[in-house]
Amino acid sequence: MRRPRLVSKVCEKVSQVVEERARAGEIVLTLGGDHSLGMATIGGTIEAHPDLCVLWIDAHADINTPETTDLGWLHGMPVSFLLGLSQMPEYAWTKGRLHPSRIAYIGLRDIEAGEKATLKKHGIKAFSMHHVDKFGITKVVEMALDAVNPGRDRPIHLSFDIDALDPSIAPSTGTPVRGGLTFREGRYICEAVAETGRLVAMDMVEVNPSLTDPADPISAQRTVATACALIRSALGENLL
Ligand SMILES: NC(=[NH2+])NCCC[C@H](N)C(=O)O
Ligand SMILES: [Mn+2]
Repeated sequence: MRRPRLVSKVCEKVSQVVEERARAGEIVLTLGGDHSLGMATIGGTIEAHPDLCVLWIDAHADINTPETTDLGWLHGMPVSFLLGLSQMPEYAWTKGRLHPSRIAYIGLRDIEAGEKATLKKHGIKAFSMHHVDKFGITKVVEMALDAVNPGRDRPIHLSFDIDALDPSIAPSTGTPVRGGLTFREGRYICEAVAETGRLVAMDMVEVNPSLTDPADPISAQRTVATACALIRSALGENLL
């Protein structure tokens, strides 16, 4: 495991602040930073909104446990902590409150064998890029919401990893994977969530402007501009 104590300390603090702001009735926006933050933000939001559901938009499932991880990076594990599948003394503060039926993924295309088994075992709704190609983004978002929020009455936490998008649109990120969502598909997800009127929290993570491609000097700017557009859409900006 890489830097487990530091990540735990940061996440525990972030979690407390998110919980406080969510309890005050605010929409909580967290900018990251790596996706280990998801255990903090969702862990905090669910304390304030126990009937919370989560849309996790990502190229990766981030559901490794300390036992299944190859490289030990904690940004590949937050969902396992949220579901209570990972336990470590440093992470005793994570309460594992999220039920597997309350999270759905969109955008997956780089999943390890152990993660696949975990998704299957817990019956977690996951829409890969194959599903986006097959059904179109409109249908995929509808199916994801039908799974976790059938009455559209539950508060929604949108955890958006910028690497869900194709690296041509969002190159400045640590673990890019080709074959991702288009800009419009990413934005459509955010618009559809805004339309429900149930957004209570959003994460925009894995935006790393220090990863600039020397052959593409505005790659960082492009990534940041994309992230900002997604956030504006989720918060209700309309095209018309
Ligand atoms: N949030 C992310 N970018 N996660 C990437 C995870 C990559 C890989 N599956 C791992 O566990 O290390
Ligand atoms: Mn992620």
